[in-house]
Amino acid sequence: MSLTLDRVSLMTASGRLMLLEDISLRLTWGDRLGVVGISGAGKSLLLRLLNRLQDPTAGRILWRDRPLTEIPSLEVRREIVLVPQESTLLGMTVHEAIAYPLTLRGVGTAEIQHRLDEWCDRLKIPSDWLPKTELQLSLGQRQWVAIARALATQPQVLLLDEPTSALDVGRGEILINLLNHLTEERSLIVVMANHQLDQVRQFASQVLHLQGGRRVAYGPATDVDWPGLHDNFVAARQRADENWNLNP
Ligand SMILES: Nc1ncnc2c1ncn2[C@@H]1O[C@H](COP(=O)(O)OP(=O)(O)OP(=O)(O)O)[C@@H](O)[C@H]1O
Repeated sequence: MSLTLDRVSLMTASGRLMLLEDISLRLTWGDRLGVVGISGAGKSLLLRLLNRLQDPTAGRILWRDRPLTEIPSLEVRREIVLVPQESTLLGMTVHEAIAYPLTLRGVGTAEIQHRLDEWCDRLKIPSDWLPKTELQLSLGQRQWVAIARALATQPQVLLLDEPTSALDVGRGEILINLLNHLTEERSLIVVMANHQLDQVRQFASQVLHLQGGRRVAYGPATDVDWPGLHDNFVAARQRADENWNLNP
């Protein structure tokens, strides 16, 4: 069982700009891929391709040895679940938001309650959040509920786009520990885009470093030169800021 990117590229609709270029990688059960790169590197676009919100303009993505483009999008999204950077509860309460995707999947009432209890417990979601709507939650709390909603669907691949960006350090640690535990406990692949290198270091079994849509490095996390990567980020951010100042 694997998720494979085979020389995947993505161009803008005009065909003028290459957004992702020639990305290859292979993930199997238990893998935890950290996708790193400065802002604009292509991390979110990569997650969108994996969730079939967009299709590559060149190359192939294979899920369980089938081209993703040949699997109906709804089927893909039942197995490969994306938690976007800014999640919404679509006007529902926390309770409804977690239960709704399960109802759509035909999960029975007792099982829905069981999963709600399980994920609220594992993610330490207090019961007084359950009747609240997103207007009564902070950005970080909303992000947290979106993660619970995704996990309750029992995905086979979980795609997280900057899941800890609005969370305090404690919640970030709970999430990383939980993900590490889950990938060992059940058949799960996790792909997480994250700016925060210290968190990626605690989480990832593999690391993909993107810069300007290109793969700078990809391999086991144990091979990563973390201080070197940090310095690379600082330099890349400085170059991006200088460009920004020259071309405001
Ligand atoms: N539909 C589009 N048309 C043209 N350019 C796009 C499109 N979508 C994204 N881009 C550009 O592609 C680049 C990569 O965007 P992406 O959102 O994947 O970056 P990112 O690494 O996730 O950044 P961040 O960390 O800020 O979320 C950016 O320069 C963005 O402006």
